[in-house]
Amino acid sequence: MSVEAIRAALATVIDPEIRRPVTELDMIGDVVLEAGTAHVDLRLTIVGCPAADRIEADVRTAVASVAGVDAVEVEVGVMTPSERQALVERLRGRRTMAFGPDSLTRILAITSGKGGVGKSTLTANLAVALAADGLKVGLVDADVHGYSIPGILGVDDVPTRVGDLMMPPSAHGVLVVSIGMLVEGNRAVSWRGPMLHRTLQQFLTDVWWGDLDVLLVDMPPGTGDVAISLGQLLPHAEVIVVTTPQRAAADVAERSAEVARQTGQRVAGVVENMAGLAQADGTVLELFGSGGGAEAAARLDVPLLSSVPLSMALREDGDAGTPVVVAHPQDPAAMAIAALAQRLRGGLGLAGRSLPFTTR
Ligand SMILES: Nc1ncnc2c1ncn2[C@@H]1O[C@H](COP(=O)(O)OP(=O)(O)OP(=O)(O)O)[C@@H](O)[C@H]1O
Repeated sequence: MSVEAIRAALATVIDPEIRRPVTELDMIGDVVLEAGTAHVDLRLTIVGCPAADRIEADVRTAVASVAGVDAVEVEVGVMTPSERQALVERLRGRRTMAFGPDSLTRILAITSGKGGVGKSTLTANLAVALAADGLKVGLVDADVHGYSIPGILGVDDVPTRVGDLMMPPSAHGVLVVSIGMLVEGNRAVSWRGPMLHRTLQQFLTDVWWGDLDVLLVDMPPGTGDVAISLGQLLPHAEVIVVTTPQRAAADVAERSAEVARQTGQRVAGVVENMAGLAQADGTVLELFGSGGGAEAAARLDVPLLSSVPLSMALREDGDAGTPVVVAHPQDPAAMAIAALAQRLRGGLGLAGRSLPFTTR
C-alpha cells in the first residue's frame, strides 16, 4: 500500500525538459519501503543530465511527503542505450507533428526585407506575450547569419540531447532553439543552402516540441535559401512581414512577401516597427519617416497588424536579455506588441486549431 502511495507521489514529479511525469518516462525503477526508509531507483535519460539535481530533489520532496516515510534514499543511475532508444521511440510516437498540414500547431514565419528592422526583437517579444497569455509557444531562430534570439531572451542553455531528440531550453515560457545554440562562441555561420535546409528540417523534426499551439519562426532577412526551404518544409506557414515606416524598407519587405507567396505561404499581414516616438513636448519623432507599413500592407492587400513605436526600453531590455513585454509592460512598444499578440490570438483557436485569422 505504501509503495503504491510512493509511486503515486512520484507521478507528480515532472521532468523539466520532457515535461512529462518521470513515472511515464520509465525513469523510476525499483521502489522499496523498509522500516520507514524509502529506497527509490532513479534512472536519468543521459549522463550529466542538466536537470539531474532538480529531478532528484523533486523526487526526494515527493516521496518524503508520503505518510509512513521517515527517510528517502535515491539511487541515481542512467538508462541503458536500449532503454533510452525505447523512450525516444515512444516520445516520437506521441508527436502529432512534424508540423504537417494536419498539425494543430499554427505556424507564423516572421520575415523582413532589410536587416536591422527589429524582426528578431519583435518575434521574441511576440512569442513571450503569446506564452504569457497561456499558449504553448515554440520559437525557431532561423536567422542564420544574424541569430540574436538567445541574447534577447537571455538564454545561455543549449538543447539537451536524448538519443537523437533535442530538448529545447525554455525562456520566459517559450521553448526556443537557435542556430546560435549549435555553434561555439560567437562564430559566424557560413553554411550554404543544403546545410541550412538540413538544420531547419532538424529544428522541426528532431526537436521535442510537445504539442504546441503556435510555432514562430524568425527568418533571416531577404529572399534567400532559408525562405525557400521554409516554403518547402512548412507550406502552410503564415507569414508576417516586418518593415520600418521608411519607403525603401517597405519596398524590400514586399519582395520577401512575394517569395513567401510563390512558395504557397499565406501573408497574414504587415507589422511596422520603429514608428514615431512621442516626445515630452507633444511632438512625434519620426526617425524613419511614416506610412511605410500601411503602404506595404495596401500593396500586398493584407492588414497592417500593428505599428510598434521606437522605444529605448525595448532596445535596452533586449540587450539585457529580458524582453520589454516582461520588463516594462507599460512601455508603449510593449503594449503595442501585447495588443498584436491578442489580435493574432483571435486566430489561434482552441489548442491552436487552425481557424481563419481574424485580423481585421
Ligand atoms: N521599436 C524599436 N525601438 C528601438 N530600437 C529597436 C526597436 N526595434 C528594434 N530595435 C533595436 O534595433 C536593433 C535591430 O533589431 P533586431 O536585431 O531585432 O533586428 P532584425 O530585423 O532582426 O535584424 P537582422 O534580421 O539583421 O538580425 C536592435 O538593437 C534592437 O534592440
